[in-house]
Amino acid sequence: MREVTAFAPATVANVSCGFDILGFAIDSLGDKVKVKLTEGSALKVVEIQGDEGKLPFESEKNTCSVAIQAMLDQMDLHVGMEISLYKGLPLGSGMGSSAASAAAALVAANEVLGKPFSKEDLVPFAMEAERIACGAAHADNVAPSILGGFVLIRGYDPLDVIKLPVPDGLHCTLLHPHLELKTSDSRSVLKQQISLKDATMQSGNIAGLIAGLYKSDFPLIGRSLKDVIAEPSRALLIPGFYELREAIKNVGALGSGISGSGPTIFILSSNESIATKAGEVSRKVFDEIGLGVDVYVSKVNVKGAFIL
Ligand SMILES: Nc1ncnc2c1ncn2[C@@H]1O[C@H](COP(=O)(O)OP(=O)(O)OP(=O)(O)O)[C@@H](O)[C@H]1O
Ligand SMILES: N[C@@H](CCO)C(=O)O
Repeated sequence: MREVTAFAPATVANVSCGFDILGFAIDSLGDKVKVKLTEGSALKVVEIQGDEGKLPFESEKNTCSVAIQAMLDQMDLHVGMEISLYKGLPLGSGMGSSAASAAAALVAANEVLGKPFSKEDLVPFAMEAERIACGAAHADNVAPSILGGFVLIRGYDPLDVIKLPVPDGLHCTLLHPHLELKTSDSRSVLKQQISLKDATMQSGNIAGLIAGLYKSDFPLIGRSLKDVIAEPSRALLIPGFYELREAIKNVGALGSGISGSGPTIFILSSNESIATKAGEVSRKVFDEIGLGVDVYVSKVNVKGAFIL
């Protein structure tokens, strides 16, 4: 029976002002999933590596099998598959860990079935996995993990996903503090209503960020990285968040924000040298507060998930 392995990258969701509607993919970090067609009609998660034994093997709980089942349901197809997951992302990190598993699983399963779907068509199936893992079927991790680059979710009903341009030179620094923050918990602290003033400000910044991407206008991108919806509540859960924001101003970074639901912080810069310096000054902030941190510097991954 055919066997295929796929890789899907880490992602930064929200991108500050784009709560639930913007995300981009990161180079090199991600999950791998192997899918093997078998006899029968059951989906079985047979192997999980890199999760310290924390993730479920139950097919109704693992985002790999939940996503593939959503695809098979759409096809009204009953086939057996063995699924092996190789986690390359920390759990509850803000780097789209659950999304990367679902994205890699779908790309591999789509391949073994003869590619009945386009990559864009796989996004809704991955959203069903996010519903299970995060309590919400948001697309701002799974869409960029599958498609690559910067992605706007213009609408959810019906789903309307738009790929955005990536300015040459744009780099991302990720700071993953050594603490876990589950997406479901991080969503639970969000206010459910915002003022007209905040809605106006958020709309302007989303439009400004997207315009900055199209114009390759780095100062415009930088001044648009402001979030009045999620950051005010979630930054309180991330030690060093505001100290880091001040520290990176001295190295010329464009701006910072919470990656997804956190605790990872992302910093955007116009070149690799600044992104690296931003990582260095950020590490000092965490050293001063006594919190371990992993630092990653990456270009934006424009390829998305792919077959290995
Ligand atoms: N393959 C998987 N199957 C089931 N649950 C998973 C899988 N991978 C991660 N999770 C769980 O999903 C939940 C949401 O986590 P996730 O790790 O995606 O948050 P995250 O990395 O902070 O991402 P983000 O905040 O960007 O969505 C966590 O409890 C995590 O352990
Ligand atoms: N938009 C989601 C992203 C989670 O990665 C949230 O902020 O909860």
